[in-house]
Amino acid sequence: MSEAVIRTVTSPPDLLASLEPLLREWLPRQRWFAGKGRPVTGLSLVAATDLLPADSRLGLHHVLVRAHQQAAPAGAAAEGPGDCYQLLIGTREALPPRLAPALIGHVTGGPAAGRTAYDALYDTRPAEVLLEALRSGARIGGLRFERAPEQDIRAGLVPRLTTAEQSNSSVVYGDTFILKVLRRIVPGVNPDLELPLALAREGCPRVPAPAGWMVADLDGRTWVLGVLQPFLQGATDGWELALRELAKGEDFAAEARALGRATAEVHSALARALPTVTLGHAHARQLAGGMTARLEEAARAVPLLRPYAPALRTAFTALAGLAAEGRTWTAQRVHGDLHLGQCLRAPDGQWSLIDFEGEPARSLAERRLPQPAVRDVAGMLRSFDYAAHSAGVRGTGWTESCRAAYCTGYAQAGGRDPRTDPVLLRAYETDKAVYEVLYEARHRPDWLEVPLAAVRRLSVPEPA
Ligand SMILES: Nc1ncnc2c1ncn2[C@@H]1O[C@H](COP(=O)(O)OP(=O)(O)O)[C@@H](O)[C@H]1O
Ligand SMILES: O=P(O)(O)O[C@H]1O[C@H](CO)[C@@H](O[C@H]2O[C@H](CO)[C@@H](O)[C@H](O)[C@H]2O)[C@H](O)[C@H]1O
Repeated sequence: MSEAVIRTVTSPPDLLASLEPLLREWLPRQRWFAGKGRPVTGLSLVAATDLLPADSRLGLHHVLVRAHQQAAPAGAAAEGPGDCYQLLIGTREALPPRLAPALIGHVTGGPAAGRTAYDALYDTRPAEVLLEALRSGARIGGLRFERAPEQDIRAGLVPRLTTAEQSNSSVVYGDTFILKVLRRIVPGVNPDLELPLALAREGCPRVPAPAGWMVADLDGRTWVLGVLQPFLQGATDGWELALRELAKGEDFAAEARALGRATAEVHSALARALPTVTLGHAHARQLAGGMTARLEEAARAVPLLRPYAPALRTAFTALAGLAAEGRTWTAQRVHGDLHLGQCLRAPDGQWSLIDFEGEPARSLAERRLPQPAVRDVAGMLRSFDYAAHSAGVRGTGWTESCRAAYCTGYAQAGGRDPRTDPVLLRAYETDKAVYEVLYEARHRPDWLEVPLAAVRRLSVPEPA
């Protein structure tokens, strides 16, 4: 597509006003809507850019919109007055049946009256517009599309929206690239782009190197909107693979060991690429204090957690206690939300890690803090427990064998064996299980029992 087709036109405000009632109803129903459970009281426009000329048969509007909601419960993500979402809205005379799942609604007023509004990421032409903009390094209004200089992005790759249950939306282009379009966006350096770029500079092959990215420059701040990466064709994610092996009664220890090695390699590369710090007494006390505060917030929100809170708290006081005795820890940049679903195994058996966004509910500043690498290890250990629970094989030794193999692999590839620091590991596993209780209560109440079972186990003090 030529520059003449990508034009910088600000969407007319009356078009957006006419879309508002439709979006208010549609937005909270989306899987990626972060503010579930709190009614949307209004939307305000942050930015809007037309990606196709206003007179074309297909209207294509890039819209950043802020959702105002009833007061957030304690502990919910809050960055500014309301979460900001990225939307790609198409309008057509009528929707073909293949686009039925993308329907936003029928526009009754404004310049698009009589047309149908829909989520344009489901559609071929709009997805092609995004890839072309990335290929050509386009600037469209406040939107900036960048291509990594060494990356060759072929024209004409056929797009398809992925169907995975995601926090964002991803489009695969010809099985060659995958574009993650971030939905809830925040201003500032986003680890989902920052860390893969740093790892690529470091030559770490365990993470797909960004081929391009899109950002918005607004009010003197940069908002990362999307990242294009090579698509790992034929890859299976660790969660799917673990469940498959569990169903066949197969052992997963060899894969767990390989995953441990991959995690250690990524950690070493991150420690080389970005600053590390030593956590002394004050820092460690702060860390334990943060974990305790999250526990208290979660216990306020999920009554089922309350009876276990005092026992769980001891994991954090033990950590603070070690710090008081003069123990120090190295902190570095980490993945931040590592679990089996974030690990992809290519057909040649190599594991890659993806999705460096961190826990979506935490602020960007918090997600970018250096932390003990054990945090990611704890995430993976929790994930083995989730897999065993889902397959109904808890207590059979499967989880324990994966745990041991993963820690061994981690140590074999140069990481410090997590088992040599049981107090820190327990604190992080507890913190993660608490996070999961809150996550499941909000997003998947049917899964709540999985982290609650871990909470019960973690409430029983380990033999000294
Ligand atoms: N480079 C890739 N190659 C192949 N599949 C990928 C790649 N990156 C992501 N995916 C697939 O897309 C899904 C969602 O990606 P992810 O980055 O985890 O998005 P989200 O933050 O929205 O959860 C993954 O679970 C995986 O199946
Ligand atoms: O994949 P996301 O980055 O959106 O992470 C969130 O959702 C995950 C679930 O999809 C959630 O992970 C939890 O469930 C997994 C099984 O579905 C399990 O493997 C993980 O260990 C468990 O934490 C993750 O916590 C959440 O942030």
